[in-house]
Amino acid sequence: MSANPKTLVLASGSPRRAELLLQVGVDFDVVLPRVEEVHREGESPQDYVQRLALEKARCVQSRLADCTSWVLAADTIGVCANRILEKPLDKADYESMMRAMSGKEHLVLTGVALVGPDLADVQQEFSRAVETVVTFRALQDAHIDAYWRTGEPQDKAGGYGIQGMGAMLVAGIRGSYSNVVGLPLETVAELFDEVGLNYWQDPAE
Ligand SMILES: Cc1cn([C@H]2C[C@H](O)[C@@H](COP(=O)(O)OP(=O)(O)OP(=O)(O)O)O2)c(=O)[nH]c1=O
Repeated sequence: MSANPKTLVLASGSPRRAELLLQVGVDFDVVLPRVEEVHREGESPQDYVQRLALEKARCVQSRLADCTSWVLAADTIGVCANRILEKPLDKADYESMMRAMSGKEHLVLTGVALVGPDLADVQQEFSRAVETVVTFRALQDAHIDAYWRTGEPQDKAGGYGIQGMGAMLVAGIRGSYSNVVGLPLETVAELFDEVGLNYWQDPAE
């Protein structure tokens, strides 16, 4: 099976996830998931991102007319000193996340899910949680303020984008870079292999 528009759907409104898939030459259609993103009490961060990724993929799969498609979805959060960092609610929330991460390590966790059409006897749901350790430089208040004004932090988990100006906040990372941006390509390749999706396109096609 080839990952052409008929067989892969990206259940995500994140332009970063689409760009990462395009980078590796995978064709896909986009359908936006409608899922409430609420952390449950006692749920581990790993379980949380995996559950959300699965819910996003299932939500889109259930709305597809084409029953041969696989649906890929993801969810990304930061975790710093046991605190879950999502998209900042406002500037004060952003500043408090930046102060918590300044000069320290935090985790970026992405849950990835690949959900196939409902077929009896065949496992059609695959998911993983992938962790990257990111270390931030010691941040000055003036830099925290200036970065907010770029408009980049507002729609990103943890309030920064490592692929943009947010790179200037980072001292180093251990693990997958694409995981921080929102879609761990190493794991996506593994999942595609598991379900037999061919991501090598014939240039003539
Ligand atoms: C940490 C980090 C996050 N992000 C982004 C990736 C995700 O788009 C976003 C986390 O929010 P998500 O809720 O995972 O995704 P989303 O709402 O943007 O899109 P969808 O649910 O439709 O798939 O943060 C970056 O772009 N760069 C970074 O360095």
